Amino acid sequence: MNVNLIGVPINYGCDKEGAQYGPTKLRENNIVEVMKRGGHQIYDLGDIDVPFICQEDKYACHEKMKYLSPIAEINTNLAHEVYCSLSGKSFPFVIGGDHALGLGSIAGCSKYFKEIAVIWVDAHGDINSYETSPSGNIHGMPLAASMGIGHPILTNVYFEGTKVKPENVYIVGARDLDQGEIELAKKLNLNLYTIDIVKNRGLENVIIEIINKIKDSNVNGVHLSFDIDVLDKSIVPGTGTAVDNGFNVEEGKFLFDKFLGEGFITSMDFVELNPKLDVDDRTTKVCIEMIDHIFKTI
Ligand SMILES: NC(=[NH2+])NCCC[C@H](N)C(=O)O
Ligand SMILES: [Mn+2]
Ligand SMILES: [Mn+2]
Repeated sequence: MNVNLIGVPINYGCDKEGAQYGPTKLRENNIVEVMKRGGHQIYDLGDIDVPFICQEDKYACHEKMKYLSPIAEINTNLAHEVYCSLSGKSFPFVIGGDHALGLGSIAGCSKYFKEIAVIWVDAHGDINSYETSPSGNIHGMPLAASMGIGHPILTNVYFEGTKVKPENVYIVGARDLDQGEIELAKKLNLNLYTIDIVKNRGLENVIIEIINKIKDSNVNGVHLSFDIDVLDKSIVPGTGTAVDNGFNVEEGKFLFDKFLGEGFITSMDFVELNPKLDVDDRTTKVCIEMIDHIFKTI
């Protein structure tokens, strides 16, 4: 398979020092060589440009959203790179950076495919809008914006309108949802598989249900967005919003086995590594181990 590796060294979405070093850290740890072990042709397209913005200017564009304008700009460029990758028959593998980049990835996929599904594997829902966000951090909003909910500057990134229909969104592993997110999930009747549901019903059963639902829907592209904080806090100290009661490494790998083994995933994000918060590179090592597994499975 041809794979385009795309780095997005962004921390404006989480407003925490360190997440912007994710792509460099992964490259220093030979991500390209690791990806090649799966027998793929890897094209490292380098990093999307992230302009420097002063801390004092973070609310320049909107009083309730930090770095709105640069985040929209970066995501527009990312979206086009994802779209061009798909057009050139390459699998886009996007590394972060914080999860605000999900907006651009999804927009790029959405332009290429007639109809898409999104599998969002995360301790969080990332379905806030500026009205519900407790933090003003845009990495808590990309999935809502992709469904057409939120500020027009976000919902209209790359092209005007909704990128993915709510019925085609699957959230897996959530265990830290804000009040507004819980209400939105109910209102939209989202396919929300919280960690409690996963643990009650079993990871395999939940994954099989999602696969069947996707196969029964009329989508022709499936984007898998993986936020490493879905893993337990004890395994990933190097991420900005770690939450306990998460998956272990084996469960993470199992999830990739099932979804990637199905052969329907057409693009991926791998986000929220923060090397500055890491302890003895433990989180980087877990990331590399997961990425090794992904490309041996895909
Ligand atoms: N991609 C993430 N790690 N998102 C964390 C979001 C945390 C919180 N729900 C917020 O909106 O600020
Ligand atoms: Mn996230
Ligand atoms: Mn998260």
